[in-house]
Amino acid sequence: MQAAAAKTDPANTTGEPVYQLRNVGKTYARNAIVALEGVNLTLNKGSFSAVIGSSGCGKSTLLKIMSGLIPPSTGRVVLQDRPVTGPRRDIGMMFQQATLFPWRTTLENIVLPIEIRDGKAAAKAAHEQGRALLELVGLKGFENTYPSELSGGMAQRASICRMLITEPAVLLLDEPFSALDELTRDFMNMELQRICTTRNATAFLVTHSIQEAVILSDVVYVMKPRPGRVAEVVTIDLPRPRTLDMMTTPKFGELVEHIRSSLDKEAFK
Ligand SMILES: Nc1ncnc2c1ncn2[C@@H]1O[C@H](COP(=O)(O)OP(=O)(O)OP(=O)(O)O)[C@@H](O)[C@H]1O
Repeated sequence: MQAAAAKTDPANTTGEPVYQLRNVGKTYARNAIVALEGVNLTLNKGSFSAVIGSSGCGKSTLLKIMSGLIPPSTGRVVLQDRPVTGPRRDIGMMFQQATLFPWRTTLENIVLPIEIRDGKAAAKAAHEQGRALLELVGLKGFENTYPSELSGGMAQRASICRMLITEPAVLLLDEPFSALDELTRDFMNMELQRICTTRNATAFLVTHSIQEAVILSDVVYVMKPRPGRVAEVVTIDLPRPRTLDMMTTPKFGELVEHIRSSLDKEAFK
């Protein structure tokens, strides 16, 4: 079996380290819950990683710490050689819902992070870049469309553009396609892979789907609760580019089963 299980933090591709978490822990003072304990991980340039685990194992807490929204209680988070101490321009985030402003066109939504950061003139100057991104995600011709006229998948494509417009060093993805139907979700995952490959993006995905984690990732972090921790690191050595028909191969099945049984062990404890 190719799933390499390790308690330690592996190098997940040959790229150089971009993002490092060392011994990160989080205890919520209000209820003394140890949401995270001793998390170590390294994201290398151009790698795709996913974290999977049961409800309450600390995935959201981990993502909030990585994005600088909340501080860790212990440990260090370093992105591009600088400690993460708050929200940062070089961190891109994407959520389950597209959260586009209904009164702004698609293009105006995409350049919004630039407008907030650098003002209206800078946002206008970024229109060309926004158009190029829309083309990258297959939304050419939808620049002046309003969000209400976009399908769920199209709206998420637009939010990918909004995330990419500031050229972040790392993409933090919080179940970005879980609100979409299964067919669209599969398709969007392949699109996400294409976009990440084109831009050599470093991505970190939170998901509840083992299949999604395996088909997209170089490394899957399996988390377990009480206290929330990384219990296993599974290297996914399926060839790239990944295709949806790989999901029917024995190797894919083995990797999914391996992760499922690792999660089940905890569930039935
Ligand atoms: N703001 C908070 N204050 C106190 N406890 C919290 C807070 N946020 C999360 N927790 C607790 O920390 C633990 C981890 O929660 P977290 O939301 O990170 O888990 P999760 O893996 O993202 O769950 P889910 O998959 O259900 O979203 C849980 O026990 C939760 O009750």
